Amino acid sequence: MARSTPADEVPGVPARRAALRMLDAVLHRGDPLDQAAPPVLRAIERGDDRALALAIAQESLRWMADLDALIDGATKQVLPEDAKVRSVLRLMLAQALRLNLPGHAIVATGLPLLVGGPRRLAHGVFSAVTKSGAKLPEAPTLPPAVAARWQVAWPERLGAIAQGLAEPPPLDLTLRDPAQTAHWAERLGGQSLAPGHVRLARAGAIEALEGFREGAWWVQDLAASVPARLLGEGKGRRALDLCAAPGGKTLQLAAAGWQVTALDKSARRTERLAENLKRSGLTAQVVVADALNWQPEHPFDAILLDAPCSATGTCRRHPDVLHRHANLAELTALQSAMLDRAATWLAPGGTLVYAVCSLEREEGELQALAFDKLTPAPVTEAELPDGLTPTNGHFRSDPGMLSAAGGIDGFFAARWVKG
Ligand SMILES: C[S@@+](CC[C@H](N)C(=O)[O-])C[C@H]1O[C@@H](n2cnc3c(N)ncnc32)[C@H](O)[C@@H]1O
Repeated sequence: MARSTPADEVPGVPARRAALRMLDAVLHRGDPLDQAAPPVLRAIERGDDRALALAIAQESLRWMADLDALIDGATKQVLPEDAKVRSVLRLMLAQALRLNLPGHAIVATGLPLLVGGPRRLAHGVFSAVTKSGAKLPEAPTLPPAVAARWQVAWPERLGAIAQGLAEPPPLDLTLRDPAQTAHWAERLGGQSLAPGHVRLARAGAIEALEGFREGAWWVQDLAASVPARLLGEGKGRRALDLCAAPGGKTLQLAAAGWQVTALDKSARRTERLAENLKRSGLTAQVVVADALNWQPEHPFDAILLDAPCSATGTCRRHPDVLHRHANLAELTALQSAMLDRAATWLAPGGTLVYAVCSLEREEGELQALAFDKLTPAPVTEAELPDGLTPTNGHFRSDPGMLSAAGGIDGFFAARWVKG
């Protein structure tokens, strides 16, 4: 339902108000931006205004520590962390310093968000920062809690990871038919970094791209396409995609000839999985169930466990993950319980791949180290996209890798076989 806006409202204010609501939902309610955005954006009529609102929220979250430093440098008294004026200033400065929008438009659309509030203060701080010629650093400063964790986990990669976060990522597509890679790379004007992969520099409306309607491809970061690649061709054998929705990996497995059972606990997310299957013309048996109490009717030749995790590896496209507080102890307990159950569902000779889109070693490397129910089957360089190499027999990527080609999400995958 469209939210009514005052008839005399300055054009552009609804997009900024939406950005403010999204920021509030992420920072003060702990919601994922993916969840907060759709209801807020539905109220905005024009597609370009919706895209602008999202970009403002994302850039504010990506550069928040640096925007806050500029705000604090221009105020006599430190504004409370949860003050509305601080959030409005974050949005205004993100528009000036990241989206290069003109100052007068930013002021005209930003100050109405503070009706009855400290508008003069906001105007003064915004003018002081922009007139001083202040710039953002080359790479975003990570929020202190994240920086402290990754300094321990990735002491040598931290600078590259932060640099990899500086820009929103390009758009990666996975093709239904990898034999058509050169064809689709040319048709869409993209670059391919692996068979069945095409990277586009700028997205625009995804639905308008050639091949979307007939399901010739689906959106999937290059890193996220690796775990299913590690299972190879299915040749009609049975695969279980455990934690499958919204289904990027289900589509890959079905396209690679696996007879797929796709299980997920979320009915809402499995609806999207079913839509994605329909669009691509691929098939899978879709099961809505909790992996912790479901029992299969038969063993599987392959299981892909794409476990729920902190999702910190997706921070380039989802900078909100940097500001939410994942309960790592709870998540790692869930992941290892799922791994243990999955191991019992494999047929002899079957393969298990465990994957997480996380930069937390507890969810990746340490989880694999602790798992001893199956025999490790090391990942080889030939199985990975060009420019990536296995680490201790596992696949590990981070946002600082493949930087010349546009980067890659942080991901971890390990593989075992049942002897
Ligand atoms: C990382 S996402 C999966 C992404 C998906 N594999 C893809 O490629 O599109 C993790 C999924 O785990 C599901 N999940 C979380 N807890 C679960 C449980 N106990 N049983 C089954 N699915 C669960 C969530 O609903 C979510 O869809």
